[in-house]
Amino acid sequence: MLESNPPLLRHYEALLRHPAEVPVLECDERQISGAFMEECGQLPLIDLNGLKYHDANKERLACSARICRASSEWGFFQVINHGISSELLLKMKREQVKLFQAPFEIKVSSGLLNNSYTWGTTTATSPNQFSWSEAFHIPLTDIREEITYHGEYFSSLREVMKEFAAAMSKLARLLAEILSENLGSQKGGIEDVCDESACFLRLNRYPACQISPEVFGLVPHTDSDFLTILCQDQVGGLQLKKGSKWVAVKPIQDALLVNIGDLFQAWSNDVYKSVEHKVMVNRKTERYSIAYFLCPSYDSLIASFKEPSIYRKFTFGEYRKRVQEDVKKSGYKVGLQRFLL
Ligand SMILES: O=C(O)CCC(=O)C(=O)O
Ligand SMILES: [Fe+2]
Repeated sequence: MLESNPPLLRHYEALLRHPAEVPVLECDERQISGAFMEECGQLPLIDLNGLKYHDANKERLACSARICRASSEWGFFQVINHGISSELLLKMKREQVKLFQAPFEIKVSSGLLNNSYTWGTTTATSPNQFSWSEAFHIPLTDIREEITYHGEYFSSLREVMKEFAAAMSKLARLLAEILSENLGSQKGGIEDVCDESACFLRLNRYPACQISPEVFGLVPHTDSDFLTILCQDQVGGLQLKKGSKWVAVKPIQDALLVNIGDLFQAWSNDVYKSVEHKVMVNRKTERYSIAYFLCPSYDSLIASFKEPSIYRKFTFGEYRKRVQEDVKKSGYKVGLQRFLL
């Protein structure tokens, strides 16, 4: 049978033998991951049932307040009763597994899903920038349109992914609306900024890794969007930064994980926090996750909702360009700090 795994070990070992001269981070993330790790006891788990009521309803207001508090104190929270059925989550997971089981050659070079496949980290110049994972990074517009599904074999993937993306979009917009209204924004304000054509889904797979915890599944980063919704399996491995500590997120069956991205942090003038997170890989078990990224159009202006503003105004296009330039130059994303006033 043809191998479906990307040649991650070969690539990682080559980086170990020939690390390029790169700027050294303040501390080695791999070392601190063990020393300051805590099991996650209190990451907020929010029941979204309250949101089915109307505007001034007490339960709705309490639920909205929980969402805003978690976004400010943690930058992360899990949600249940989010409106996405367990059947749909299961169907999507099955399609995702089937997709990643395709031979590596097909994934990497057949034009599958408009060449949206990536593996490892092409920009890594040193071992601690390398991610032990493979992913399909798919713009929502591509899902709807006729993209290459490699013949009939993946035709059911398209239908399921369409349904899944629509459900995630609806939830992401609802949460973004609540968060922006809490800052005093007009109803529908965020709707105008967020643009379906800039949003995307990222299907992640983290193969089992015998050299774990030598290597990250996904290197520490913040997300460059408004907010992200993550659907993960039961394997675990995601950790988030709380103060100076890394906290492990314990997966909950059928719950979704929400996190604030850089753009909401800038827009909210640091009221909501875009928090660093990373994925550790498992020695024996592969792990799957899907992230939905809520983004504005590239020419949208991101400005603080109040003065004095911590960050200068920027467009999303400008932000992305800056992040990409930094990563290319140094291997690291600098992010919002570049835009501090
Ligand atoms: O797979 C995960 O748990 C996290 C994925 C993630 O952080 C990302 O795709 O930006
Ligand atoms: Fe992320």
